[in-house]
Amino acid sequence: MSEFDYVVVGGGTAGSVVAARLSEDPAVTVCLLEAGPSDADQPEVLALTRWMELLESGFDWDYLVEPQESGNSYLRHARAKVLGGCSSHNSCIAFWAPAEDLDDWAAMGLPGWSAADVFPLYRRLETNDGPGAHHGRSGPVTIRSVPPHDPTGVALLSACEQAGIPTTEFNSGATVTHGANWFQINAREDGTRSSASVSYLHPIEGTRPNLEIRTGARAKRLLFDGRRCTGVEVLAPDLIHRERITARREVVLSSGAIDTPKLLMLSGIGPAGHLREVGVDVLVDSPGVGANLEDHPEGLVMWDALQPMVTESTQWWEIGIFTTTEDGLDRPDLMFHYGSVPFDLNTVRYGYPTTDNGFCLTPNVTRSRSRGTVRLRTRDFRDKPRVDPRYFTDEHDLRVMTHGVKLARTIAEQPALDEWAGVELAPGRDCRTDDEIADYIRKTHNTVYHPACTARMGADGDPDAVLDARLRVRGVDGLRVADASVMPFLVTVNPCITTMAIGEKCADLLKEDRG
Ligand SMILES: Cc1cc2nc3c(=O)[nH]c(=O)nc-3n(C[C@H](O)[C@H](O)[C@H](O)COP(=O)(O)OP(=O)(O)OC[C@H]3O[C@@H](n4cnc5c(N)ncnc54)[C@H](O)[C@@H]3O)c2cc1C
Repeated sequence: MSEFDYVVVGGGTAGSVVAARLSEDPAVTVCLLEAGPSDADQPEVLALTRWMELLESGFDWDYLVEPQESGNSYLRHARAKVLGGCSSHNSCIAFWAPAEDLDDWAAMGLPGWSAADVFPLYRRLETNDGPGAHHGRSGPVTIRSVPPHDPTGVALLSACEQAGIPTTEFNSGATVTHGANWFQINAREDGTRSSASVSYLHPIEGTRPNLEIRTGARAKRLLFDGRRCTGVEVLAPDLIHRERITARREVVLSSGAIDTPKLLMLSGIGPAGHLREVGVDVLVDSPGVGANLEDHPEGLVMWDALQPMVTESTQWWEIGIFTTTEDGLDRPDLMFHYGSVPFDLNTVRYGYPTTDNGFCLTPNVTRSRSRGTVRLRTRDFRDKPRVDPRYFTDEHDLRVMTHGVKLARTIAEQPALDEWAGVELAPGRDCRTDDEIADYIRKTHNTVYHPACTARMGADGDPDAVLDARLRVRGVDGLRVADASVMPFLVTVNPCITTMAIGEKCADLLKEDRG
């Protein structure tokens, strides 16, 4: 069959949720198209401890960024090409977004997206072992608190206390502006990631005649009859022929913050000038498509360890630290991840020493002000898009990150880490002044891999609003977007659980509009 009520393009974090929830109604037919393979028989995908092996692997679309005027031109954006999308690749750090972020979304003219609207979606999707009546106890996604087994991590939290950063509960419902703790992760007790596919698709696969999951199905473009989206053109498994998959009701685009704007632009929806430049006929002039690319840039401070580091871990990045770099903020503007492993992906090329036995603190700018773009390289769907995050083009981001490098050193200098922190390998103690630190950051920074906002929702009259508050693509009928690209601005914390909540919301909206 190639005709369905709904066609979901991208079986990733949000797309898996949309397809699973829509197909709960046996009267509705759904086709989920995923370019990558199934994750079901892939141990390196399912075992959360192995997530770093997937970087630049065959499961990664692996987008090298465009040359950066102020940032790292060698940075590669990992984007998973496998069922479950980036939730099948990521480190499964699980956060509810701060209420302040969501309330700001709603205040931007987006009814239905306040904390009061979205928190119930978090509750619905999770089975959380954390304390509190606000948590869900029966949802598909297992979220659990990392056990405090890593002695370096225990020492780090003591060092944070000594540096004035208290141990504070995460996901308590209250925003942590200044505090540290073991993360919560979406993973099962046996170490299997509780990705969108594991949580939503595996339990129902083969049990719903009304749901067809097609892996290895790469969408080339969307199909339109006038301004009505009628389906998707897909590359056949022989990589030569085309197939048309028809949607009687709606198409939902869930290909992620890089491939969703790419597919919109290939289909004629995007900034008219750019589309003409690459020879795509313009269906809708929508300047916000591929604009407003937002991310969490990440720096690195790495130490040689004085004792052997752990050899077992849930996912090697088990602790988070939040703080503010100026007074009066209601959300943290600086976050750190603690890694019990070396992470020299971006430092070796500049000659910084590395180690097999070390640990890291990676400061990231949680409310980055630099904005980038995703643009078509050519009108051929095979060509990787131009991803230009324009990192550190706003001075704010460099100031916050510089503060982060210094604070990481302050934490490592506390007595609690005396028995762990050896030589600082990167940037190294002779990198001292703000200018030297800034130069190091610009050259070697990474990303927390959180690109978003490239097809963002916005109020009527907002020229960059690709979508309305019901996730409908403005200017056409029968087409919605559900993935990280819809965010009006990137949430302050790790966004995967929020992206799943966007999938839940989209399914609700489609059900409501079906009547
Ligand atoms: C290495 C890494 C670590 C991360 N760690 C964390 C973390 O610990 N915690 C956290 O909260 N967030 C983390 N993130 C971010 C988070 O995982 C993502 O923000 C989120 O999963 C994005 O979901 P999405 O639905 O927008 O896109 P995706 O999950 O990427 O889904 C898009 C899907 O569409 C498919 N697709 C793309 N193009 C096509 C096409 N043409 N045809 C058909 N299918 C297509 C892709 O293959 C993919 O499966 C991490 C991300 C990465 C890459």
